[in-house]
Amino acid sequence: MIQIRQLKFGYPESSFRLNIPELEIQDAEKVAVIGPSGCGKTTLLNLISGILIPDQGELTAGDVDLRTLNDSQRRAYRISQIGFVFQEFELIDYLNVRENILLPFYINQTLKLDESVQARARDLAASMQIEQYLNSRIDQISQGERQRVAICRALLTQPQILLADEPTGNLDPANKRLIRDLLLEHATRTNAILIMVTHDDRLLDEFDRTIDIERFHEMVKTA
Ligand SMILES: Nc1ncnc2c1ncn2[C@@H]1O[C@H](COP(=O)(O)OP(=O)(O)OP(=O)(O)O)[C@@H](O)[C@H]1O
Repeated sequence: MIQIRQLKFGYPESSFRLNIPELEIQDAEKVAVIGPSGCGKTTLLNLISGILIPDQGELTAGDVDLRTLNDSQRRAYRISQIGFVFQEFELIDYLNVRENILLPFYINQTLKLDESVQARARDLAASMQIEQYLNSRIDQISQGERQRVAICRALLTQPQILLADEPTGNLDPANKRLIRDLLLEHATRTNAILIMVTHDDRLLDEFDRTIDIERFHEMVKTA
């Protein structure tokens, strides 16, 4: 479960403030996050993933109290617990599909790339119907297929918390639903929490709950 209480966060040199009195997300819950541009959706995901640190308040994920972690513990938490799918895919063009999926294991020395990980990458690619592209370059596959590569990468470490920041933003309607459904299916199968940001009301129906972040957002007048 993710628990947030009395959380306050602001960026230096910005009047934006996020102020969340209470928010709980249950284990295996599937949540859509909505709200107008600039209200703090990405900021919330970055707080939950430990990329940003709250100024005040409580933030726990399972039995991890994010306030108490030092930098290397926070990094270990991110690697072991979090899968992050970005809107812009964040794939590396000069690597092939397989290498992009395996990227977390290339850049984190704490992760050991062995045959079981290779097999998991192949299984994920098969479940996302991109197995035939494992040796293809990123610029040889479509937008929807690229997003599926990014999802495989996020799932490779078997995260208990899957965060997806407008993962369907650049896709056509059929691919939007496909990507949403693939995320939901994988989160269900692995009992993971899924938190997906979306601007598209037509994608909300399959989630357990929708959270509108606008109610937590304020702009503070500065002198
Ligand atoms: N690194 C930063 N430094 C200062 N201000 C920032 C930074 N990142 C975001 N902001 C500001 O914080 C506010 C919230 O940004 P955030 O990206 O969380 O919004 P969002 O709801 O995800 O927006 P969008 O739907 O456009 O992606 C915005 O006003 C933004 O300009």
